[in-house]
Amino acid sequence: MPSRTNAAFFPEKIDPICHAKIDYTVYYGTFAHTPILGELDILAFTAIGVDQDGTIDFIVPKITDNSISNLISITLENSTCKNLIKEDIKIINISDDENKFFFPGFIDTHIHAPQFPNNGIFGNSTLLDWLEVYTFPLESSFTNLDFASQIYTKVIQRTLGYGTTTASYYATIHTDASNLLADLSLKLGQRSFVGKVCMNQNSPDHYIETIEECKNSTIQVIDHIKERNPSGDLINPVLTPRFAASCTDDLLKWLGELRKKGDYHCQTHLSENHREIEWITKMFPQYQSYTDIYLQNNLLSSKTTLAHCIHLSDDEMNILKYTKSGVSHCPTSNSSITSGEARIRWLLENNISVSLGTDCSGGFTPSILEVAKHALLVSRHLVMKTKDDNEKLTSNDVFYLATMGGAKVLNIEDKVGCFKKGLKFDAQLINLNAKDSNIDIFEFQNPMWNTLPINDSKKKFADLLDKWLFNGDNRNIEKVYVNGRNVISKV
Ligand SMILES: Nc1nc2[nH]cnc2c(=O)[nH]1
Ligand SMILES: [Zn+2]
Repeated sequence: MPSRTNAAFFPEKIDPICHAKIDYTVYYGTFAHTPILGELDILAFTAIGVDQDGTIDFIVPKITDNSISNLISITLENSTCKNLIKEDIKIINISDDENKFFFPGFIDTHIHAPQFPNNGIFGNSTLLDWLEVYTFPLESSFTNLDFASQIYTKVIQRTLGYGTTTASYYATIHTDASNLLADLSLKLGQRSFVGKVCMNQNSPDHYIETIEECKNSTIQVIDHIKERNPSGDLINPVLTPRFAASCTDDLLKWLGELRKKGDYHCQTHLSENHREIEWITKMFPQYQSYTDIYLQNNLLSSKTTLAHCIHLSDDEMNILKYTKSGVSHCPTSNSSITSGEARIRWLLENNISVSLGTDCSGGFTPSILEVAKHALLVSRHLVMKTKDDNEKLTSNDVFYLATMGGAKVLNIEDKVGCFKKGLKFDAQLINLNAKDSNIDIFEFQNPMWNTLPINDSKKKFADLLDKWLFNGDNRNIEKVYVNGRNVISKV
């Protein structure tokens, strides 16, 4: 198939779904979120007003009169929009169904978009042979833009359908295909960080760049993304040295200088696999540790995401702490390609920001809900070894990692992660009783919002959230919103 240039995909300026104005919308019903690690906050009988830019304009809880006229007068009283009139207000009331609620959109802080066709295909491999056998051959085919368009469209639609409203993507080394991933994300309305992968050593001959090629393609992709979305309200570039092994010292140094100059986001892999660590520390003997390679090259900051971080020493953990670098915990991948069990409680107790990553296709699932479940289970495997119960992650911990934790790691907690005035409305409408739902809820388990004391209902509802975590899936997602815009609608 002939490969086309990116311009051929969007000959005229694309009209991204995110840019048209939306209705001023008031959502009324139950909202659940975890703004603080380990703490579930349930907002019942609550109205959230979302303005025409998708920003949460007000939150009013405890409204028992849910008539349209009452919700409209509450909106007019609480809205900060000057010229709002009642005719412009759209009301979405989900309170009639006690199994429906809004939850913040999931944030996947580490996903390889081009590896998507390989989800589930990893055999008995471990990291270094997995890269050679499965990964590099697939990624190298992204010179073909028709192929790239097909895969990238699917990745975005699929992850949005699983409630991922923000994704931090690794693309490939190819400029055009990386630009295309950014364009498609903008077009389909997913908030994203798009990283053109940098690799100028230890890579196959047909899938490698020279340092000059890498510098040029990195700048071209940054420029493209900035040109497409100058405000950065939906897509942003992210510097992406694949991992230390793929980059020469010169390239890492150049990337670090660029990062500082442009205050860019950065993402890479760190301390994933014992053989990888041994190989890299031998390759870079002038550094104290794997983490020190990134530190000395100015790649670590509060806008840096480090995937895996499984086998860190105390000194390395302290480097993350003092540089405020964030961690993407990828338990599905770490189990599948047998990399190990990251010590998440230890990182959290040292004030390191932690989030979740699917790491497709090291991980086999595009669902952050499933990764959250795996994070909880892997923490219990750790306890079976260490006998330290404190390592256990609770469901509220993993809900936090899946939402607010992701926002913190990506440095966008002023935009998304929970329901708060001034943040963007990035949310999922969950229906625990959706058609074909895998969750069985019996009458006595309903929260009975209208009959029980509120705290009893909240307790029952918290149990239902656990059922969602362990038995739910994308069939329970009815709608997904990014920047207040409805990007997925199943009903
Ligand atoms: N999990 C994972 N680890 C890596 N280390 C270097 N490249 C990769 C990759 O594609 N996936
Ligand atoms: Zn990865």
